[in-house]
Formats: sequence, structure tokens, C-alpha cells
Amino acid sequence: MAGVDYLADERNKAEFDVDSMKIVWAGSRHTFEVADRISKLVANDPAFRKDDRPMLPRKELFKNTLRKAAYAWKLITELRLSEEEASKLRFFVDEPAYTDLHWGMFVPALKGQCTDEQQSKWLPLAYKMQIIGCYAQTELGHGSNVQGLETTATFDPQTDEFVIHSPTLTSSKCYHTVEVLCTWWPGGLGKVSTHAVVYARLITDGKDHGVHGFIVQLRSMEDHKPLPGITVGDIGMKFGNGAYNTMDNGVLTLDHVRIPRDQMMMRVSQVTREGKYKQSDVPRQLVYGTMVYVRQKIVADASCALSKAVCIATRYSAVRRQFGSQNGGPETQSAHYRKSYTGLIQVIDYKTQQNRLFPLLASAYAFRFVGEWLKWLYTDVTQRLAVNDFSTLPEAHACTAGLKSLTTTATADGIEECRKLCGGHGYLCTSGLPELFAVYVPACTYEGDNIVLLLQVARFLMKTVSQIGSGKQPVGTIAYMGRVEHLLKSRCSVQRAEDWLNPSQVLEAFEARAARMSVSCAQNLSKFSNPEEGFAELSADLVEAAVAHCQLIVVSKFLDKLQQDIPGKGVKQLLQAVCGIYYLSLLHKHQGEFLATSYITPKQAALASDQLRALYSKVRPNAIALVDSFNYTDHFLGSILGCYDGNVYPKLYEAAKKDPLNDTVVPDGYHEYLKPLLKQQLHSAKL
Ligand SMILES: CC/C=C\C/C=C\C/C=C\C/C=C\C/C=C\C/C=C/C(=O)SCCNC(=O)CCNC(=O)[C@H](O)C(C)(C)COP(=O)(O)OP(=O)(O)OC[C@H]1O[C@@H](n2cnc3c(N)ncnc32)[C@H](O)[C@@H]1OP(=O)(O)O
Ligand SMILES: Cc1cc2nc3c(=O)[nH]c(=O)nc-3n(C[C@H](O)[C@H](O)[C@H](O)COP(=O)(O)OP(=O)(O)OC[C@H]3O[C@@H](n4cnc5c(N)ncnc54)[C@H](O)[C@@H]3O)c2cc1C
Repeated sequence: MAGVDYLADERNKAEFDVDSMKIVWAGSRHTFEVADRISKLVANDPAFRKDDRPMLPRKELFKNTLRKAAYAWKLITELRLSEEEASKLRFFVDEPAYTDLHWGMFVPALKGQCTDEQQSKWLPLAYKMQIIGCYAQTELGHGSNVQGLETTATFDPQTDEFVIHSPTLTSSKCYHTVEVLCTWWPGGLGKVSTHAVVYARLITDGKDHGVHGFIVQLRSMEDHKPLPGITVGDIGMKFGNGAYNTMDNGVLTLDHVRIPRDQMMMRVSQVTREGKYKQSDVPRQLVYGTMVYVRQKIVADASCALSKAVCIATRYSAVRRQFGSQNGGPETQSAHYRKSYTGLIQVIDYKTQQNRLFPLLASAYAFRFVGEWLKWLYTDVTQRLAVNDFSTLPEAHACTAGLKSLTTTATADGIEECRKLCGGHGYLCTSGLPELFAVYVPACTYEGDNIVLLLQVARFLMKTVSQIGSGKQPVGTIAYMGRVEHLLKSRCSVQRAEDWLNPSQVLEAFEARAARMSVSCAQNLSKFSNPEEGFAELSADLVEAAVAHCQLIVVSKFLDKLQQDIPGKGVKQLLQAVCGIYYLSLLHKHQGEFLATSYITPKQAALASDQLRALYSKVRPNAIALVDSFNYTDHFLGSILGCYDGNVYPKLYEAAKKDPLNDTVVPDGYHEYLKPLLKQQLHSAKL
């Protein structure tokens, strides 16, 4: 039945122009065209096959990743791809690799933390991949607490060098009697990187200046062996088959390793030839700049991972049929379910399925738009920093930290929900969902544990509340705090379900909830004589206030997007419905907070649920077209359940036949382990 599109009927139902939506999703016609061309290039090249990944032993898996990365680089250079095209190519190859850390963290760290002179030395080497780098910050004992890092970089004025040392201590202070203080986790470190940006405490003349970044060569450029004083290796298998095990997360100890003074990254602060420590006129927090950059990238990436899972679950929900009647006989479910030609109900028509799936579909779009906005915010703060305007740095930190936390938590949970939405078949590796989850879930931890990051947002919120009335007007994402008096008093004016489609009404509801939760936390905090003690005691409430603030940002950026000119038949109308699903499903999920802060009444909450159901019905005929708008190839999706033509069952059957376990009819091990067992039972049962 090759060539039949089993989802054609669904595609014909679409009430909007899919090609226009594809451009909205991509961000621009240019971005769409690049992504479309590069994704097809990757999909059509058998060298990028990835369906065997869950079955490969680690060593083979890793070697395969090295092969793909080298081949990708060959294509990039031979085809003279631009930076944008090259980064799209790596994205569509869709396999975590050392290159993610080289391009995603090492190069940005060089750009952000090095002086112009240092950049002119290191960047050309990194751009040509003549050196490969990673970002080595986390230690075995310290991840979240960056200030607590224990690796030291001690300046030796005799030789004009830093001595980098990660001590192995015998300590009686801590729970363990022996504490090994080494770097632990960096991707690309274990087996590949020739260089690392290592974070260490800077010591000059016996004085500790806190954590700074240093460029350290790890391996010989001749034979790839670790340089003297360096012990390095992989930290071992991680969660899931295939998944993130293509990455060589590493362990590193540095035993009095010497590097030249000019390998301290000196944009933020410098050490002179005489060993004098000098701080530039920029905030110390810029040492953390690479994390701000990557968190912003991770937010954009969340929409990719979630949209992938949602595309799989939506297509499969339209293909999968359960209950109803096959031959026009008695029905097992009520008559209002739409029936297909077979008389069976598509599971996507169950309201419970829609109630689980459509908010995730809406979140994928919401994260796409907030990711676009965050990229703008990051570019803006970078331009300001270049002219010594540091005023928006705290907001940029709070937004990147908070949105990274919000979007990765929702995406990881959403992928798992999509797996369940696909029933039993979702549990098969060929659904693509187990591996997607296993690859994605560490995003809740890396680049800052999601709770730790929300606590940073909470600090920012509490600082803002404490400044209300001081004359300092809150701006940007926190501007609503400037209207806090109104927001504390106001009441929701919704009277009919459709009133929940009014953007200013919705915005005020989310602002009032966020403002009231923050103010309530601040009031409770003020009861403590020691603010830090109060912060620790109230941290669970503070995290909830931070989530409310971050959700407000996502909702407001989606609403802002809808204010723009969006061309294409029906595109804007559909996006309005999708946006409505996003905020009303949040309102429903967090109803308790909206009610407890007394902004809305139970009746208004019920009207919100009515409107939400109405929007599900509006989106239902457009669901397949909405996921087609992501423009994902079958290669990128890596899922039989999500394949474009919906021809799921024969493909599942064929894939099962190809499983190595089915290479022989009688399994290996039969003669050793099954036959004797069966024989013995045969004797005892006298059969
Ligand atoms: C498969 C990959 C898939 C997707 C990725 C897609 C795209 C990404 C592209 C490339 C990346 C490639 C792959 C990514 C995969 C994995 C890589 C993982 C890498 C890592 O994990 S690197 C290690 C990251 N570590 C952390 O994030 C540690 C978390 N901890 C911290 O950030 C800080 O220590 C903390 C907790 C924020 C602050 O601690 P503390 O309370 O002790 O405060 P400080 O004294 O340190 O700070 C005080 C002051 O500074 C402000 N501040 C803190 N951080 C920042 C910052 N980053 N920027 C600006 N300002 C900051 C803080 O608010 C305080 O301000 P105040 O004094 O209150 O005004
Ligand atoms: C796949 C992967 C890739 C990584 N890649 C890199 C890399 O390339 N380079 C690198 O340097 N690092 C890397 N990391 C390390 C990563 O950045 C850290 O694991 C992360 O920052 C979390 O720190 P932690 O492991 O110390 O967690 P911990 O801080 O030990 O967290 C443990 C628990 O304690 C809680 N907790 C901690 N502090 C607080 C607090 N103050 N208040 C309340 N609760 C708290 C957390 O919420 C969590 O539940 C990677 C990690 C993973 C999983």
C-alpha cells in the first residue's frame, strides 16, 4: 500500500493555510527554507540512520556518533554551509554529541569571557575544529553551588603560570571519609575534547578571588593522550538505551597542571604579570554569562522536543481507533463521537484524549514564541553589555533561569504524557518516545536544576516587591508589579465563557495571580528576623510564585505574538484558539491559586472550562495540520507511530520482524537454558 496517505482525510479538514503556518513556526520564510532544505539533506542520507541506536552496545554507539559528527563536518566544509546551515544540520542529525558542547558552550564561553586578543587566538582554532572544547564547571561534590567549587587556579609569579589543581582530600569533616574532588559531568570531556574551559577558584598571593574560567589543554594534539597531571575518562552509562549515551560525559582530575597566565579568560577580570588581581568595570556575574546564553537556547529547544512528541501522539491518535462498531452494529460508546469509515472511533475524538493532548500542542507553540522573544531579550542584553549598560542583566538572568525551568519541566512531563497517549505502542522504542524522553529529561537538571533556578527567580521577585514604593519603577517582564495596588484589589469581570477570549482580561488574571502570590510570600518573609532563614522556610511557596510569574511571561508573549500581522488564510484564528487552550488549561490546572488569591470566582473558573472545551472542538479538525506545520521529516521524528502517512501497523510489524531477536526462529540459549528445563518438566509431568 505504498504511497497511500492514511491521514489525507484529516489533512483535508484543515481550516487554515498550512504553508503559512510553517513559516510562522519557523520564524521567517528564510528560516523555513533553510530548515526544510537541510532536514531533507539529512533525512535522505543513509549515513545519518538512527533507528538502530537503542540496540547498539555503548562502544559501538559512541563510535557511530564520532563517525556521524565527522561526516557532518565533512559535509559542512565541502558544501560550504553557513553557520546557520551548519547548526541546522547538527540539529537534524539529532544525536547528542561532543559537537553540542563545542559549539553550544565552549565557543560561546570563549566569545563571552575572553578578551579580544584571546578570542583572536582561540576562536579561529575552535571554528575550524582544530581544537575541540567542552565546558567543565560541575564537580563531583558541587553542581548547583557554583561558588562552592573547589578546584583551584593558583598564580605562580615565578613562571607566569596558573597551577590548576583538583585536590583529592581525606576529609573528616564530611559524611564520607574520602572525598574525591574532581570535575564530573561535562559532555565531550570523557573521550573527545582536546581543551576545556575549566572553572576554578582563582588564588593570587594567597587570596581567594572566587570562581573564574581558564582554558586548559587536556589531551595531546599528536596522539590524543591526556597531558601530564591530567586523568580523564567517561563517567559511565546514563538513563535509557541509546539516548544520551552517545555523549561522553566525563570525569577529570587535574594534578598541579600548569597553564600560561594568558589562558585565564580575562574579559571580566585580569591577573597582571606581577600577580595583581584587577576587576573590570563589569559585574562579576558575567562569569556566568555562558549559562545565560545556553539557558536561552534550551528554551528554544524545548519547543522542538515537545513538538516532536506532540506530532507523534497527534498523528497516532488520529490513526488509532478504539471502540465504536466495526460493522454498523450496536455501539459501545455514545453516538456523538465522530466515526470513521470503519465505524470505529479515532482516539483523538475522545475528550479525555484532547484534554491531555491539546494543551501540550498549545504548549509547543507557546514555547516556540516565548523562545523567539527570549532570543530577542538575550540579543538586547548582549548589545547593552557591550556599551556597559548592565541594567537589564538581572531580568535577563531571571527570565532565562525561570523559562528554562518552566519549559523543560513541562516538556519532559509532556513527552511522557505523549507516550501514555499512544497506549501500549508508545512503550516500543520504535515509537521514538522512550528515547526522546531519556534524551530530554536531563534538561531539567543540566544548566541549573529547575528548582534551584526557580529560587533565583523568586529572589528577583522578592527584591522587586521590596522596592515597590521606592520610586524605582519596575520594567520589562516585571512591569506589572508597578500596578500592584490595582492588581491586589481588582476582580475578574468575566460573565460569559467567551469573555475568556479577551486578551486584556486574561492578562490581568495571570498578572493578579502572580502579583498576589509574590506579595503574599513577601509578607510572610517579613515575619522572619533572618531573611535567609525565612527564604529557606518559605521556599516551596516561593517556587510556586516563581512559576506563576514565568507562566505569565509565556502567556503574555503568546498574546503579543497575536498582535502582530500574521499572514495566511485562517492562521491567526487558529493560533488564537491554540493560545486560548494554552492559558485556559493553565488556569484550569492552577485553579486553586486563581481562586485562593480571590481574583476569580468558582463560577468564572467553570466558565473558563466551558470555553476550553469549545476551543478543543475548534482545534480538533485542525490538529493534524497543526502538527504538519512543524515540517518534520520522518527521519527527524524517528517514530513509526508519528510517520507522515499514518501507515502505522504494517511498519510496526516490519520493524518487529527486523529485531535482532527475530534473526532466528529458535532463540540463542534454547539449547543451554530452555531445552533442559522443558525436558525436566516433561519427565516430572510424565507427558
Ligand atoms: C541534547 C541537548 C539538547 C538541547 C540543548 C539545546 C540547545 C543548547 C545549546 C547548546 C548546549 C548543548 C548541550 C546542552 C546539554 C548539556 C550541557 C550542560 C551543561 C551544564 O550543565 S554546565 C553547568 C551548569 N551549572 C549550573 O547551571 C549551576 C547552577 N547554579 C548557578 O547558576 C548559580 O550558582 C546560582 C544557583 C544561580 C547562584 O548561586 P548563589 O545564590 O550562590 O549566588 P551567587 O553568589 O553565585 O550570585 C549572586 C548574584 O548573581 C546573580 N546571578 C547568578 N547567576 C547569574 C547569571 N547566570 N547571570 C547573571 N546574574 C546571575 C544572582 O541573581 C545574584 O544577584 P543579586 O546579588 O541577588 O543581585
Ligand atoms: C546530562 C547532563 C549533562 C551535563 N553536562 C554538563 C556539562 O557539560 N558541564 C558541566 O559543568 N556540568 C554538566 N552537567 C552538570 C549539571 O550542570 C548539574 O548536574 C546541575 O547543575 C545540577 O547540579 P547537581 O548535580 O549538583 O544537583 P544538586 O544541587 O546536588 O541537586 C540535588 C537536589 O537538591 C536540590 N537542591 C540543591 N540545591 C538546593 C537549594 N539551594 N535549595 C533547594 N533545593 C536544592 C535540587 O533541587 C535537587 O533536587 C550535566 C548534567 C547532566 C545530567
